[in-house]
Amino acid sequence: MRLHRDAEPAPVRAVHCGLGAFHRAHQAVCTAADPEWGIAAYTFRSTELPAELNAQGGLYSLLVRGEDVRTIGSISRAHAGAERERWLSDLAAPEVAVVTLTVTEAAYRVPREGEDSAISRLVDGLRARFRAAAAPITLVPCDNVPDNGAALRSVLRAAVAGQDAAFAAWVEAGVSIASTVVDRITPATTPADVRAVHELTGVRDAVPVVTEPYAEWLLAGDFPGGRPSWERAGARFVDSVDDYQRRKLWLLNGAHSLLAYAGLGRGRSSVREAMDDAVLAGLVESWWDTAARHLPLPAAELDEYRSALRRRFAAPAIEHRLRQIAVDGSQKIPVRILPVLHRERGAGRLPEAAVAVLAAWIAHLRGGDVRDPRSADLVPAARSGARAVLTALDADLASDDELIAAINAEVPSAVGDEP
Ligand SMILES: NC(=O)c1ccc[n+]([C@@H]2O[C@H](COP(=O)([O-])OP(=O)(O)OC[C@H]3O[C@@H](n4cnc5c(N)ncnc54)[C@H](O)[C@@H]3O)[C@@H](O)[C@H]2O)c1
Ligand SMILES: O=P(O)(O)OC[C@@H](O)[C@@H](O)[C@H](O)[C@H](O)CO
Repeated sequence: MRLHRDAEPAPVRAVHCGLGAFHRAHQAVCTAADPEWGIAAYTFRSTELPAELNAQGGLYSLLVRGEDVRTIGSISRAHAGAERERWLSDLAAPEVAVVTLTVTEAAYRVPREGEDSAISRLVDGLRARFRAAAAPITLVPCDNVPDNGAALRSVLRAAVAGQDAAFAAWVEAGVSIASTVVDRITPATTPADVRAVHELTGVRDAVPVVTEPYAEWLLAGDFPGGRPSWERAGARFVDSVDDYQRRKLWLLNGAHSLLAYAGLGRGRSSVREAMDDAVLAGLVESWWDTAARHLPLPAAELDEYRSALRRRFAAPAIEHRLRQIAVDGSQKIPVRILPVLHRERGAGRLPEAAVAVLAAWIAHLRGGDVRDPRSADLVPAARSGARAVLTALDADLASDDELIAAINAEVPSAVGDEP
């Protein structure tokens, strides 16, 4: 049996940029709680995923480990990034009021002249909207970027600077940008996941998604053109996401990056496997003690968050590959690890877990198979040592002799056979 729709999909009133596993486990699930809103979802690179999804009427199976398999129907149609005219007309459509994005941390930068990137496409789409109805719209970045709303505003502002002044003024005043904290561990789908969904449901879904029961979505911002009732599915609207963003990026994502680099160096391949390694689990606890000192949240709330993370990281049914998390370290380490390290050095401390993750990352950069937009400068820098790597990221830390010596002293022990 294949998935197919019996009724018309919801009218498209939201657009998504960066259709991947996470969007389908998170924002698309919340949108499904409001049947008035359908999504036109665009991938950037893959042409297969939209074709597979459209062959299923946009439907897909969401396997929530330990709970059940649901069919999610909020994606009314899916498109490859190459469908430029469609993208422009969707962005220009006055009934479209929301654009969500999951385009990875690396995408939040100003495009070079003539470059085709997530931001250049967004600018093209907004220009089409400006020329059409100029109806209000809200952009909702859902990437693991600190203050993702301000980050998107800043790259957008720089990308339209020097263009038609009326358009730039409309982007500033007529385009709202929300800030969000997003959380739901969603690894890339594997062939085993496809088989598991088939065995559980009898349905042949070529593109299911597997995720955990936990989900969090905090949003701050204005929606002048309206929005789906995401709160029906548990989203929370708050005045500011700042403290929660730091809590999530430092405790969850920081620990993930630690486990990824130190874990690969110790021959582990998934988060669960790495958490079974007492040395790595000890480093994670040490990292959490360190980062928690700089989070202005009640101790009981942080303890509860840490307990939940221990459970989530150790969940046997979620196979989160360390290699997937290790991608793009140059975009992740500066937001997950370095802000805490700065504060610790300011207090005169040298936190062992931060030193360990930086040493392990340097070993990883030396080890080959590095996927990172800055690999051309970081791989040679890693061969020179910690100072060269930190110089590329953070001049203050690069001039900290005690820190540099500590990291360099750790690097050899972090090198191992990565699986
Ligand atoms: N997977 C998770 O557990 C999770 C949880 C919270 C937040 N996120 C955020 O969502 C992002 C995507 O995660 P995913 O699991 O869906 O990944 P994915 O690989 O399944 O999908 C990523 C999507 O973004 C596009 N993309 C990748 N690099 C891009 C670039 N440089 N510019 C524009 N588009 C690009 C891809 O074409 C694809 O459509 C993450 O980078 C992270 O910021 C993921
Ligand atoms: O998705 P990335 O590449 O930004 O980071 C990898 C993981 O740390 C991340 O996906 C977490 O699982 C997620 O942020 C949990 O909500």
